[in-house]
Amino acid sequence: MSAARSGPLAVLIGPMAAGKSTIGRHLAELLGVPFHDLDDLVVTAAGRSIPEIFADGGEVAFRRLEEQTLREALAHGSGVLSLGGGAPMTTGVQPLLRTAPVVLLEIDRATAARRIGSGEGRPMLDGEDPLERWTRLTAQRSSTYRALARWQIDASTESVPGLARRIARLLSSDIDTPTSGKDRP
Ligand SMILES: Nc1ncnc2c1ncn2[C@@H]1O[C@H](COP(=O)(O)OP(=O)(O)OP(=O)(O)O)[C@@H](O)[C@H]1O
Ligand SMILES: O=C(O)C1=C[C@@H](O)[C@@H](O)[C@H](O)C1
Ligand SMILES: [Mg+2]
Repeated sequence: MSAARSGPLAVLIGPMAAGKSTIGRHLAELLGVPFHDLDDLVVTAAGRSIPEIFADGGEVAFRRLEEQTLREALAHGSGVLSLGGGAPMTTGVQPLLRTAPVVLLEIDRATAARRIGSGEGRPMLDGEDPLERWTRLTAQRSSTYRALARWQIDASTESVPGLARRIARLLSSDIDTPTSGKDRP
């Protein structure tokens, strides 16, 4: 693989429960590179769980910490980095992602329904109808996700190993031919 690009080889984004963490870990294993999950990095930095961070300082405190942690991970990290669902929506984050190898994982509502359950552990889904909240948030975020993504993948039906292999192929074609891939908006 080329050593020309610094920072992560792949940055996975997408709605909650799309498989960013699971597929990201698998992809990193496949490529033999480190894996980092932004939510885990934030929890380690804060010394508190995500629900605790939200309970103490609200979404504003979480987003501030998330942006700061992401800046460090993009500047000093390597391998595969999976983001939380809301990270790309922070204004200060978007310019950082424009030059990164961003892979968007998308799922449909039926797949989300099977995966999110009661929404426990996901403060953005707190309330009476977590699936309705997931649907609304995903609709609000989709155009930003797509504008930032170099590749867009339907992650609803294929297996985790199959998706990891597909992403690995996309990355290697991009590394071999750096000018290929989706044009940026
Ligand atoms: N392709 C897949 N096939 C079957 N199950 C999957 C697939 N991808 C993910 N899952 C399952 O869906 C659930 C959510 O996956 P995961 O936690 O990786 O999503 P995420 O995008 O990281 O979510 P979050 O935004 O909450 O961090 C997990 O239980 C995972 O095992
Ligand atoms: O979609 C979101 O806004 C979030 C997704 C999770 O991964 C966590 O980053 C947090 O619960 C917020
Ligand atoms: Mg995750």
